[in-house]
Formats: sequence, C-alpha cells, structure tokens
Amino acid sequence: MTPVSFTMPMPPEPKVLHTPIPVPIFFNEGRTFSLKKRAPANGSSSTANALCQSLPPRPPSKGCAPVSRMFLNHEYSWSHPRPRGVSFRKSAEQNLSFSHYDESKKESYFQQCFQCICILGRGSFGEVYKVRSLEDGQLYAVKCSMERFRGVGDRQQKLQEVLKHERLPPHPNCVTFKKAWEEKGRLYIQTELCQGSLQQLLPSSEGEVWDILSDLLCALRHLHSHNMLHLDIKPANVFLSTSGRCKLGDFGLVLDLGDKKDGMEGDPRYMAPELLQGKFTPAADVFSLGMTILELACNIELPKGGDAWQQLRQGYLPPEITSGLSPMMLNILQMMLHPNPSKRATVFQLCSLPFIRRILWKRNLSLKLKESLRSMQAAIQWIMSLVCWSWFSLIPLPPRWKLKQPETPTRSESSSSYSDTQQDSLKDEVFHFPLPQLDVSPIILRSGCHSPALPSRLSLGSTSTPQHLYREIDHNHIERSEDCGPDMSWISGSSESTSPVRTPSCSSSSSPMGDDLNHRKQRRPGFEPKNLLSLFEEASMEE
Ligand SMILES: Nc1ncnc2c1ncn2[C@@H]1O[C@H](COP(=O)(O)OP(=O)(O)OP(=O)(O)O)[C@@H](O)[C@H]1O
Ligand SMILES: [Mg+2]
Ligand SMILES: [Mg+2]
Repeated sequence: MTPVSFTMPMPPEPKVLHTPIPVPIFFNEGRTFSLKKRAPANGSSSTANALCQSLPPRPPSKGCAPVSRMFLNHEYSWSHPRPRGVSFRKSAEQNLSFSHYDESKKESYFQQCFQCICILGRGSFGEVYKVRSLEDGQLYAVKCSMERFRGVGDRQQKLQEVLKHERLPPHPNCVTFKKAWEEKGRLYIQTELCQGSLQQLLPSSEGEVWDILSDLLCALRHLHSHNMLHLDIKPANVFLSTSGRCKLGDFGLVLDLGDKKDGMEGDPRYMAPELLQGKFTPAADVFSLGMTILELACNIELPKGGDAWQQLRQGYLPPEITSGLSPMMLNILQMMLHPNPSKRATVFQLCSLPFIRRILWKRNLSLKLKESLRSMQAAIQWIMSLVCWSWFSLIPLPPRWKLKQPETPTRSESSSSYSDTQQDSLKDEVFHFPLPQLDVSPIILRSGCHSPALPSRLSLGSTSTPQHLYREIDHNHIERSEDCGPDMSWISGSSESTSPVRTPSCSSSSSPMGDDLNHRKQRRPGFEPKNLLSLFEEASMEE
C-alpha cells in the first residue's frame, strides 16, 4: 500500500511592507563546542595528564585576603535594622515620621505605622498593599520590594524609582509619590492609592478609549517635557483615580535623558522595535502608548514575539482586528506605531492635532466637573457630620435620657481615637506574618481591591474578605464572582461613590474593609447605639 500524502492547508502569506527585522542568527547545528572535561583516555596517568593539561593556570597568589573576606560579618549601611527614609532631596531621616514607631518592638516600620488592608497587585519588583497610614488616617498604596538588596548596585538601581518620582514634578495624570524608606534591605514606596489598573478593565466604547488616550498623552507630555522616558507603558502600569482619571505609574524603568545612563526595555508586548538596537528616545514611549491603545480599543492579546510581533512593528495593523475602529482612531494608531522612530509622531505633535486638542479640552472639562462635584459631596458630608456631632454634644440631655455607659469600659471601648483601636487590632491580627509574603499562591485580581489569596488575617479582625464574593477554584486560585466585577462607570461617570476612596468594582459597603470599619463603629459591645427619636418617645411616655 502506498502511503497517502496530503498537504496541510497553509494560511495566506501576511502582507509585509518592509524587510523583516533581523532575528538573532543561531550557530550552525553542526558546530561543536569543546567540553570542559575531556573524555578520559586509557590509563589513570594519562587521565591525570589530560586533566593537568586542561586545567587553567593557577591565579597569581594575592598578598592578603580581600577586605570582604577579612570582615565576614560586615553590615551594609542599608541592612541596619532601623528604618531609614530614602530621599534624594533632603536628609534621609527627615521625611520619615517615627510617631507610631517603637524601635524596641520587633515589627517593622511598615507593620507598626500602617494598617494593611489587602494586597493590590504584584509585579516584578514587589507586592503592592492597600494600607491606611496611622499617621494621617489616609489610604495609600505601599510597594514593598520582594527581595532584599543583593548588593550596592542592586540597591542603587532599585532606589532609582524613588529618584525619578522625586525629580518629576507632580501632575494629575501621574501617580503621586508620598515617601520611601528602606528597612532590613528592603525598599518601601508609598504612593497615592488608585482604583486598580487598566489591565483589569475593558473599555466598552471607543469614547472611553479616547478618554484614556487623552489622559495618557497628558502624562507622557509631562514626562517628555522633563526629559524623561517611562519605557514601561502598558495597561498594568496605568492606574485609575476615584474620578476615573488615568494615571501613569510604576516609575521603575524611567530613564532621565540627562543622566547619560542606559535604559532598560520593558514588557516586550509593548516595546518599540528600535529598543532592540539600543535607541532609547521619547518615540519609544509613543509606540508603547500606541500598543496599549491598540490592545484596549481592539480587545486583543498582544504577541510577545514571533511573526505577529514583527508585523506589528513593521507598521502592519491586521484589518481583521482593526475593522471596528473609526478612521480617526486608526489614523492616530498608525502615527503612533510607525516603525521608524524619526517618522513616528511625537507626543507634542499628537497633542497639537485639532481633533486631539478638542478631546483633551472635553476630557479636561468633564474631569474638572466630576472632581469638583466629588469634593462638594465630601464637603457636604463633612459639614453634616460636624452639625450632627455638635448637636449631640451641645444639647444637654436629661440624665435619664443619657445612654448607660458600662462601669468599667474595656480597652477597646475606652479608646476613642481611630488609630488606637486600629493599632491594637493591627498588632494582634494583621501583622503576624512576615511581610512581604513571597510564597503567596498566584492570585487572580479582577478589581484590584482584594487579594483572595492573601490569608484572611490581612483583613482586620474577624471580618476577612467575604467568602461569597469569591468562587473557589482550587486551593491557590480563587476568583471573584460577578457581583464584584469590573465597573466601567468611572469613565461615563454614571455612578460615583460618596465615600472618599472607593474601589472600582466594590462600593465601600461591599469592601471587606468598609464592612469591617462599619462593624467596628456600630457593634461596640456594651455601647448599643440608640435611635434619638425613640429616646424622645420613651421620655414623653414616661411623663
Ligand atoms: N498606587 C496604586 N494603587 C492601586 N494599585 C496599585 C498601585 N500601585 C500598584 N498597584 C497594583 O500593583 C501592581 C504592581 O504594581 P507596580 O506595577 O508598581 O509593580 P512592579 O513590581 O514595578 O511591576 P512591573 O513588573 O510592571 O515592574 C499594579 O499592576 C497594580 O495592580
Ligand atoms: Mg508595573
Ligand atoms: Mg515596575
């Protein structure tokens, strides 16, 4: 029987406009490499001989041992147990407050001065936690480096992120830096808290993509006008404010063009082609922004390599993925993804296009409106609570109307300040585990507000992340259910939470922390809240 041969159907040849980018040439397979250890020849003497011949000459003997060997237990300045502020602006100690830190305790500065609420995300540098500062009571994000500094160079490199944050003047479209410190060889960076990243959200219309593009163009214009390159623009590094403003974050790879240092390439999916040749220019950021917008507008997974990667870097945008885009969006994408960096539109050119100027103006106006509405809401809330408080405390109630206080209040009841109560529970409940946790199993973060994989101890007290919010897959993977899914109202502004800080998909009431704090306020044992109206009624009935 003759074997049946059939040909595989081949996909049509992709349209390639330019010559392909050279790919690394591999050695011929036939090429041989000499082995370090040669195969033993006949007889032991010849083996020894062969070994002798193959060994490299002994290094010249040194007069004395290197300093590092003489002081084996030497300590680097940064491995000192006391936390130290990291700043390139002023003296390192100045920007670190020690009001909540007790050196005699074994807990770290992070553990003592912050109430850890949940994990927000994890990157190559470290883990990011949602925290409340005990110093000012505000919510922040703290990024803790995963590994201890491996040496002087490694430390210098990690500290660059702080330097770039400090060098760049604040901008509404860049994540605001608060402070940084190091302790026991780890770097901690405290920034403003955002509502997750664009990686967790899918724009539902092209209008939303234009909003994202205009925010990021503003951020990039700010960076480039200060001679800085971001070099890691991607959805995971674009964060959202409570009012839906996009903010560029993660300054780990930021390159200051004035520094004359070499840049580092970021994620290959968003990387400009010329970075392969070491050409680090602002055009690389424009390309990465173009890729980010392409991913969001077309809802595609960008390739990490291969033919599709090459095609996208040759100016070829496959019509099957871009067919749904408006001609204007396609045009802008082609300008941003031009394979030649010198022909690629700069951020300044893009911002001066009449159409872009119009959307920038509209976006600016709508954000200003939204943000002023939010601050008005917050101010009204604050005034209302002040009025309520003064009404309760100023109007003297007859003695029998007064709420019965327990005779010997317990410790938790007697402490009225927020920070005191939080600190107690924090010490007992939250920071039992060493931070950062390196062996936490992989997590699926959908909204960036909770990490189901983190032990429930992370949430204060017994109210850990509500179990009903998550659908358990296995021991290591727990997925959030739909009721806490991504919320795109941040763009349209349809539903704005009245709480000062909210998570994108979980209203403050559904957040485990929100629940926890509410319970804390409402269920103080022996101090049951009473309805004022019912008190009046009770009193009038007695009379
Ligand atoms: N300020 C913030 N507010 C809310 N979430 C944040 C904040 N900063 C970081 N995150 C979350 O943590 C994740 C990791 O943060 P970040 O990108 O800064 O870390 P990284 O280790 O430098 O990451 P990469 O691997 O991209 O270098 C983000 O993708 C985001 O989900
Ligand atoms: Mg990142
Ligand atoms: Mg980073």
